[in-house]
Amino acid sequence: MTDQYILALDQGTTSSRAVLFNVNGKIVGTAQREFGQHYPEAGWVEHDAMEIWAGQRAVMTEVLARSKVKHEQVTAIGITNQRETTVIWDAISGEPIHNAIVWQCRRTSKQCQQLKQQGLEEYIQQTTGLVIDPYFSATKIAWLLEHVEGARERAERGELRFGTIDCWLLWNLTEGRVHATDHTNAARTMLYDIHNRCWDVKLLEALDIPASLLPQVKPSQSLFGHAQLGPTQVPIAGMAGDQQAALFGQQCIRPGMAKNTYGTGCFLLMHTGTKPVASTHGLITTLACSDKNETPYALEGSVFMGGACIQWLRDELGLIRDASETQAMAESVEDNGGAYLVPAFTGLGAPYWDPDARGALVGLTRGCNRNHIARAALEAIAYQSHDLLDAMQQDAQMTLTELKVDGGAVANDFLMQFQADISATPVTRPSNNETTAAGAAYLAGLQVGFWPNREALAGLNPPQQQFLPKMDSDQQQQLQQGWQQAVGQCRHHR
Ligand SMILES: Nc1ncnc2c1ncn2[C@@H]1O[C@H](COP(=O)(O)OP(=O)(O)O)[C@@H](O)[C@H]1O
Ligand SMILES: O=P(O)(O)OC[C@H](O)CO
Repeated sequence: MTDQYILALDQGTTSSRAVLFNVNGKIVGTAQREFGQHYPEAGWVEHDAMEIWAGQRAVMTEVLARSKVKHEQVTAIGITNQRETTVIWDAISGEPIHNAIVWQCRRTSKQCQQLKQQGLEEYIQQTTGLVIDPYFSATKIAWLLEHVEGARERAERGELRFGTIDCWLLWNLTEGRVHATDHTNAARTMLYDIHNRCWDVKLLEALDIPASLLPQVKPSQSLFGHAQLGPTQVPIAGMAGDQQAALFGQQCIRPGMAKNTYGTGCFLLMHTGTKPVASTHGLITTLACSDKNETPYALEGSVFMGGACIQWLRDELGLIRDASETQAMAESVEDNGGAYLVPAFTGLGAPYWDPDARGALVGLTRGCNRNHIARAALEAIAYQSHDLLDAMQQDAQMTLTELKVDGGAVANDFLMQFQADISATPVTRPSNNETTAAGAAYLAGLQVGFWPNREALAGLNPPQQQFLPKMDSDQQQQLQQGWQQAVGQCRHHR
């Protein structure tokens, strides 16, 4: 196995990447390409699905060439993807009927309102584990069928196919045009019954979506098809949405294990075992990576403005030139000086769900300077993550013994230490931050026997550093109170 590799295709919101892993779980090559973001109207976000496919194919070729790895040295491919983003295409020509509607797109708020008026809120939560929101694929599909000329008739004649990005890539990678997705991606459509593991007929009827559009749903770790790499047929043996792939890549495979990804936003997921946990604190219930024996559940919460707070300091306030400067700035002051930033720029998500809240910087005194503001921005990322962690621990009725972390902003030691302090939980940063790609690689590698079993994965990505809580509980409570007060000041503004 020493000269064999697993190729992970990581198709994210802003770029397509290809990452090669060896049997020791080490990365031997990466290639990355950004693609266009389209904003046809305020609050609308689209991607060109053809550009995504072309970019993904290009990075796949590039990583092999750069690493001098031959096609036949690729044992298997794993795919991981931005979730919920919706593509509909023609089953014969493979042409998308419209740009992909991206998970961030808010165009279907009205359709969501209608679903609520139809009294479907509770049913949707119980069946799909989700809250009604434009974030998920269902209303995006309905929008495309309603607004693209001829789409409804073509869908009813069985001529169209729907897929999230994993499914779209799989279709294009396989000669036989395999139309399939995995449990984790299906769970994000708001059409999938996560308990009985089937598409939900009542929801398809409520949204007028023909079942012929939908892909077959398989375990995340399974044989999906074969990709033609040069003369070689390579098995595509794992697929999962990126946040669940990161959960798996972080080896959170037992109940109570959790990871938080600190990117533009933050995504916190906790494995809750084979019994679903319904949230009473505004979190969602979703499926974690599955295999033929087990389909585990996870609780999930997301923070809209994570690393984006730091981009705001850079791009809107002009306070910094580079995100990495914030660490020294935050460390240069003794405390936050009473300042709290609540980055409710687009409202507040879980556990508050207040779309009308607006951002605020509160508690300023004459002594506050740019360092206090940078510190308040970093602390805000941790407070928001803590709110989710707190909700999760209450929902799951368990106390976390460790939070595993990944994503671009975990480079910031101040943020990591503050997270450990404010959440009174050890925070573990792995040596390899590419946990999403690793998750997809692990799924594919396990399926084809590249790694014999999950135990063999245990030492592949050891911790690089652990941040232990050091703050005393009085200070922790005082700071949390300050944050809660600041949040209260931001609610319900129009
Ligand atoms: N040293 C740092 N300190 C704080 N934030 C950082 C640092 N480095 C990167 N970031 C933030 O992390 C985000 C990028 O992380 P990444 O995982 O690449 O995000 P995404 O996958 O969402 O594009 C940016 O929002 C950036 O502001
Ligand atoms: O592509 P990312 O890393 O921004 O992740 C996006 C999420 O999957 C959306 O649910």
